[in-house]
Amino acid sequence: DSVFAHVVRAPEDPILGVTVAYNNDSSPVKVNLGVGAYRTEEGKPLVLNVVRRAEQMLVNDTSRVKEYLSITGIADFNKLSAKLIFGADSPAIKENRVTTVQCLSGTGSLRVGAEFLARHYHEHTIYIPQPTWGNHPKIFTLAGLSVKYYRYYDPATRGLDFQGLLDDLTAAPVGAIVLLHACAHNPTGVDPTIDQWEKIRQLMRSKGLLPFFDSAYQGFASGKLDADAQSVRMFVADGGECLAAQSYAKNMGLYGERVGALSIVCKDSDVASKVESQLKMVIRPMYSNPPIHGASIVATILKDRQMYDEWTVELKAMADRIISMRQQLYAAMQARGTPGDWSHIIKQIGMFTFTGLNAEQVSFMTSEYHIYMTSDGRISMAGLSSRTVPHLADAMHAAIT
Ligand SMILES: Cc1[nH+]cc(COP(=O)(O)O)c(CN[C@@H](CCC(=O)O)C(=O)O)c1O
Repeated sequence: DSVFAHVVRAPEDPILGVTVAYNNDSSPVKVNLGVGAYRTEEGKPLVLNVVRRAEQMLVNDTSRVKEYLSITGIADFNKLSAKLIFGADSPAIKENRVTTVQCLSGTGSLRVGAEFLARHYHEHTIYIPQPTWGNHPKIFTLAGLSVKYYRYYDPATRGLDFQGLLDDLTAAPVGAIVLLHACAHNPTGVDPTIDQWEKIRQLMRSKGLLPFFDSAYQGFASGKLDADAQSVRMFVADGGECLAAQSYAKNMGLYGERVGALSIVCKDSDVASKVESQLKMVIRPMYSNPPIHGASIVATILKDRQMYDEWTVELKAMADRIISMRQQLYAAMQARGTPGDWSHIIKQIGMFTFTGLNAEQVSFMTSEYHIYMTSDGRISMAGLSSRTVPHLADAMHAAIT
């Protein structure tokens, strides 16, 4: 019999598996609030107009070829990605202290960064928030880092456990790596205030903790690209070193193109160039070099002022629709008089509402109302429309009462 006969069936992914279950449900009232992917008011995926325009330009440019990219990807894309997150006037960019490599979306950027740290950074402990995106612990563990958690969410206030966060980072070993969601924390939708970020920065710098930013939602939290990068820019402004993983999956709607970038901000340009040479040694045996199409779209948009402006308008429209879903869901809960305080629905930011519903209530909503969401009670607001809000509110009301 097969040499793989011993292989046991793995469980579905807690997030991507929700879509599998949704697709298998034939109910006409089913709603998919699982995967953090934008949907229009009509419940359809969205390809931004500016993306279509960029693709048309690429197709029409017959001089373009399909040659291998370099290991680090499209140089234009890397420079423009660094500018997007660190700011056009970033001192680190001006002093040539940043190395940026094109990676396979946010996940790939995190993995390449983690593999690099496991090989070249002395401290292998990484502190990640409790809770965090479900894939984080697996990415870092498989890269050879040892994962610990820092307190982040306070179920009682449905807000930030700021003191717990400070206490846990204070107790961390000197030099430990700390994963920070740049904005729009997944799954809680709770972000530190600017003042709290400053206190986190001071504490981390005083202990030599190494910041590793995960920026998967720049522009989705506030609808403004610069505002959503403020946490990252505070750390870079102090002259210290950090890593930043970027994804264009959500803010440019390039989910399946797998477009992202890893940047490492170093003390000086000589170190940055040596770091880049070692990043190439991580990437080459992993996937050799990145895909050309998605990054070409991003570079086309970011380098053209008018297309960049058009992108910001479409991005704001997506962020605004999500905010309007928050307001409609909150109003629907109020209208039903559902017991409890539901104001976190409008206070939380980014794509997700961390409802506070438990796994049992979630499974009730799935079986009785065909609502598909992750078992931790997170719902992707982008999966809602004015048409489906009442159905979700009915399901939540029934689950609570
Ligand atoms: C915080 C965070 N970081 C990185 C990523 C990676 O995204 P990508 O650029 O596609 O590799 C995601 C996507 N997480 C949403 C999408 C589905 C997934 O889990 O993946 C989600 O949590 O639904 C994040 O939420």
